[in-house]
This record gives sequence, C-alpha cells and structure tokens, in this order.
Amino acid sequence: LVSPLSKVPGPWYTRFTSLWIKYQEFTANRRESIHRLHQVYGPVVRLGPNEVSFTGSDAIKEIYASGGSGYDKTEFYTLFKQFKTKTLFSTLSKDDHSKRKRLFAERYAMTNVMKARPLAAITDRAMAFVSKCTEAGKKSVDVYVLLHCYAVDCVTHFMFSPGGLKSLNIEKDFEIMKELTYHQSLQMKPESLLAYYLPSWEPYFPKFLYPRSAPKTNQFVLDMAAQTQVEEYTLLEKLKRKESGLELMQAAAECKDHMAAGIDTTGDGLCFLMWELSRPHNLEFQEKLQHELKSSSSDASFDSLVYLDAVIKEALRCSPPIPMSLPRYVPAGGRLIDRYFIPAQTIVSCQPYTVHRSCEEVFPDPDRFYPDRWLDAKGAAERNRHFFAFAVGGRGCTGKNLALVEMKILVREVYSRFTTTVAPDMNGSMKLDDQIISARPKGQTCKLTFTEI
Ligand code: HEM
Repeated sequence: LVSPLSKVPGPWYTRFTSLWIKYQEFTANRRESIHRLHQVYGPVVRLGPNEVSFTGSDAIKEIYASGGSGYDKTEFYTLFKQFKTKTLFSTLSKDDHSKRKRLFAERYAMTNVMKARPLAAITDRAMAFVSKCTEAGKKSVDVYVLLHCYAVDCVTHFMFSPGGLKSLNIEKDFEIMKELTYHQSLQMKPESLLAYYLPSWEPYFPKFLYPRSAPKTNQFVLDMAAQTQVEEYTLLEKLKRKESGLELMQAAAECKDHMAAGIDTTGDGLCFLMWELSRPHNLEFQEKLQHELKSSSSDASFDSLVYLDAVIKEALRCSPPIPMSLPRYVPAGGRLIDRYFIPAQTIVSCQPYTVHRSCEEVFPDPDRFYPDRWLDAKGAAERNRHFFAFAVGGRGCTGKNLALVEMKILVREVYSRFTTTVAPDMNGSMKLDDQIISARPKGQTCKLTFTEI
C-alpha cells in the first residue's frame, strides 16, 4: 500500500496478491484478462503487488530498447532452455546476451538472408507448397499443417544446408514437424510453470505432468550439428567456428531453439494471414494483392511490393504469433515509465496483442483486418512505433528478416497463381489459443480451397 506502485491503476486485489494473475496464466486467460484491464484502466495497469503492464510506445521504448537491449529478462525465460542449456532466448542478463547476440547478427542480416542460395532454398519449399495446392484440385487443403511444414523446412535449411527437413515431401520429416507442432506448450508444461512458481514442490509433481519429450527432433538436431560440411551462409557454419567459443551441445541447443522459434511463429502467422484473405468479406484485399503481383515482374524487389508488405504487417498486427507479455525486471534505482515511478525489480511488460489494439488513433477499428491502413503515409511513423509483433531493441526477434522473407515468398508464389476461399468443410476455430508465450489457431486446422487464376 505504501509502495510507489499504489498509484498505478488496477483492480484493488492486485495490490495484495499475485494469485489472480497466476490463475489467469494457468488457465490460458492471461492475455485476454490483461487486455480487458487495459480497456478499463488505460495504458498502465497493475497486475499484482510486483507486476505492471503497459501499452504505450514510450513505455515500449523504455522497457525494451533503453540502452540498446532494454531491461533484463525475468526467470520466466528459463522455461525455454534447450538440452538443459541456456540459449540466446533464455539468457537473462543483457551483458551475457550481447556477447552471444553478436554471433547471430550477421547470419540473420537481410544481406545474408537475401543471398542466392538461401533464397533458392526458400523458393524451392514455397514451390513444394504450391504443388500440394495444385494436386488437391477442388478438394480442400489444410494449410495449418502445410504452413508448419513450410516454416520448419525453411528454418532448418537456413541453419543446416545441405542438411534440412523436407517435411512437405518426406514422411519421416513430417513426423518431426508433428512432434514440434501438435503439443500443448501450456498444458504440457505445467510442471515448468509450477516449478517456476513453487520450486520446492517440484520433486513431488506426478509423472503425468511432465512434458512429452521430442526425441525425433533432438536426434535430428544432434545429427545436423555433427555435420562437417555445411554451406557458407548457414547458421551452423558460424556457430561451429572455433572463435564462436561454443561447445557442440551449445550450438545444438541454439539451433533447436531457432527451430522451435521459427516453426509455430511463421507457420501460424502465415495461417492467420491466408485465413483472413480467404474470408468472404476480405476477398477485395486478396484481389488487390493479386493485382499488385500480376502487374509486377517476377523478379520485382520486395521493396516495390507495397501491398504484399501491408498484408503481412496487418496479419501480424491482428494475430501476432507471440501475443503475450514479454516480462522484464526494472533495473536498480527504479525507472520512470509512462509517468509512473516503478521501483527496481518490479516485473514490467507489454503484450503485442494489446499494443496493436490499444490506440484507436493509430489503428482505428483495431479488430478489423484492413491492410490498406498501412498504405497511408500520414501516421506511418506512429503505426511503425506501435508495431510490436517482433518486439523491439536488442532482444527483439533475431529471425525477423528470415521470417519476413519466408512469408513474402510464400504469399507471392501462392497469390500469383491461386484465389483462396474458406473451404466448405472448414469447421475448426481460428480463435487465438494461448500457449506459454505464443498463440495458435484453436482448432489447429485451417481448410481452404485453391482455385487457379
Ligand atoms: C512471424 C514470425 C516470428 C515472430 C512473430 C517472432 C516474434 C518474436 C518475438 C516477439 C520475440 C521477443 C520475445 C521476448 O522478448 O520474449 C522473438 C525473439 C526471438 N526470435 Fe522470433 N519471431 C518470429 C520468427 C522467428 C524465426 C524464424 C526465428 C529463427 C529462425 C526466430 C528466432 C528468435 C530468437 C532467437 C529470439 C530471441 C532473441 C533474443 O533474446 O535476443 N524468430 N521473436
């Protein structure tokens, strides 16, 4: 009550207990509950005695980008260790993080992603996706499945080429995609969340609470990491250099992390995008996209395809694949965030889902999928400041360029050949279903019909 946080708006019980927000977290309602609180209390909301959520662009800049990398991550991120090893994503302090980050920066730079060899590998996978749609003829295609195959094929080629999965074509590889995609990261990992909140109880958790392991994926990553000849643009080539200072197991852990980071995010992002474009009331946007693609040459630069860019940004704005809070600790001495003094060690966060919807002046009618909003030069700077799908600052998404290129190539290849509509047998829910930090379509299916143009 006497804490400086007592001035922060929020329901009265959040001053006394964090049980309410933890309950929301365990029941997969955290994102929606925080969203509702912001609708009632405004851009700054207290979530518990030691936790505050923000939505404003100044708060985003302060929390995630001040001093380059923003504030340190909380222990929540230790849930994301791979092979029991800390990775770039699960490193908490920004000093440890910045050394490791340097290893990745050059590989994920646009200049490397856009080299002829990685582009050819992505285009090859996009064409495999197109073939599946052509083969289906008048039958519906479950793009949820195929887009996850596409995403995992692309990211594994980028990391391991000439190794890499072909899950769109090879059954054994398809099994690895399934192992990674069809699990409940929240429900399968309650032991992790429980262990995080109640560490001393961990030895007594019943066995059924333990997550399903991913033996096929682990073996694949270890086999790939042991390759001796990899292409010069790949991530593994860089990680295996002596000067990287990484043991083989650390390199494997990073690669597994990027495989996990690159499958559901890009797969679900593309799935929401194709779903939106296929809905009857959005077909006008699909036609505009097709018109842009038809009137540009096949080698047109992505910079010139402004509508393609708008469609992708709008899909990621409406349904960000990582829509939930990205928690950080306020540094020593405390900080002034969005006019409130927040003491050191308070957990602060912004969640992309709410950032993309909270300011009606920046995104009018925010729940509507409306790509054209990105074409208006007026307000462009503000819109970009509020675009938080990849987070921002030094701890923002490392794979952003790869993800965007994968999305642009797939969407270009599909919509220059087909019109897509929602299939008559599509009965799954496309509502966001929250996992531990990401969200996916609730029904885990998205059936579309492809008609050749
Ligand atoms: C549409 C696709 C993607 C979206 C929306 C996305 C989103 C994000 C977000 C929001 C974060 C920040 C998380 C946090 O601070 O808690 C993040 C971090 C990260 N992402 Fe992505 N991501 C995507 C694709 C990828 C891909 C393809 C890769 C790699 C191949 C990747 C690798 C990473 C890594 C390694 C981090 C941790 C960065 C760090 O801590 O320095 N992501 N991503």
